[in-house]
Amino acid sequence: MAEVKIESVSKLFGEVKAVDNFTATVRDGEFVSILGPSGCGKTTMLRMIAGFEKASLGEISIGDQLVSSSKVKKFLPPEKRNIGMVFQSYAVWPHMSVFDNVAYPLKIRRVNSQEIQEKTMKALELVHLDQYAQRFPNQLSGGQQQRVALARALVAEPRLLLLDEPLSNLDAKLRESMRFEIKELQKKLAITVIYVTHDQAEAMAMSDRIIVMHAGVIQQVDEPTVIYENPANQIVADFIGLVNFIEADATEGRVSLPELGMELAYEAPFTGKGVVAVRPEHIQLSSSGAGVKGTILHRLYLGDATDIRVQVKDKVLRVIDKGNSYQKYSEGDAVVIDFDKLIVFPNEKLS
Ligand SMILES: Nc1ncnc2c1ncn2[C@@H]1O[C@H](COP(=O)(O)OP(=O)(O)OP(=O)(O)O)[C@@H](O)[C@H]1O
Repeated sequence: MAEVKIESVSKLFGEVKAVDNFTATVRDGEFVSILGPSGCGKTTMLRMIAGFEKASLGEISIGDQLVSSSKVKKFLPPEKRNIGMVFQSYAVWPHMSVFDNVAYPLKIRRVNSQEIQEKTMKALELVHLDQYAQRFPNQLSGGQQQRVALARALVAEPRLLLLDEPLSNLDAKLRESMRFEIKELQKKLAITVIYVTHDQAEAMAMSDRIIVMHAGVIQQVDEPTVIYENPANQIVADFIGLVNFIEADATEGRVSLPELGMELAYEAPFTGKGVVAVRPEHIQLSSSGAGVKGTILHRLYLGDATDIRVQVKDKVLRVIDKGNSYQKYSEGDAVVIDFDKLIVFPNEKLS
């Protein structure tokens, strides 16, 4: 178990700044996800923690040990960092039995054979594969193969577990059940985990905290509920969950939305032009009453909710309604809209 301290870390690949001034601390025993779109630098950051990539600038410490520093020119190779890793591809060796796959990290450390036997079986029990020890990977399902990779990452009792999209090759159902398994395992072992994903549902479900990245730069570090309810900026609001963006003009105590012909009492943290973000589940529809009027364009039945597009002047808003909207409204019906909750951001450039 260990705390991971990352201070002002940057990584340049020629002209490309893959990671730009990344600073974060992952606490001992914490499960932290690095979340962001493809190419935002998540894997590069993880590979620098593991030691497969050297940081151009900055420092990384694991526990009390400085493992990488551009200042004092220190760089500890991966095998000296005592880290377990699981990647996207299962990376289990097809010519080795499940037992030998999991035992491998102990064998290269020249651990004695009795200890290898005990520790390997213990790791296989942890991932519920002890009865499969003598099978070969091609006799296992995708989920079981990924559990072999997990057991192999844990067998040497690492102080830190790094996971890079470990579930992305699995089908949706298996992915969900593996989320629980990984989380349970992490709690049981009280191990520090850094988990890289572009899947927000995965990050939300498993993490104590999420680091949201965009174009190499950290946008927000917070608990999942805070990231969803109070995104730090437009980029985070857009990436996490669904959102309607509406042009806004903030004055003291009021926000006007010219695109909708709407004005709201709202104390924005700035005055001037900005953008209002409203989640689809925070828009209420009613068939009558005072307020801004719209027309139902489309509605899709989702079983537990209805996904609706409402035309308001020239703008189309997305609404997710958990009530009986599908029966209540038809396409072309007039509705009145209201917002339960909104966030106002100052104008910023979205890249
Ligand atoms: N070895 C390399 N040489 C040059 N550029 C690289 C190298 N590795 C990564 N990059 C670039 O650095 C940026 C970040 O890549 P990285 O793989 O870290 O992103 P990511 O967020 O993990 O994306 P994905 O989810 O697609 O894996 C990208 O622009 C990528 O093209």
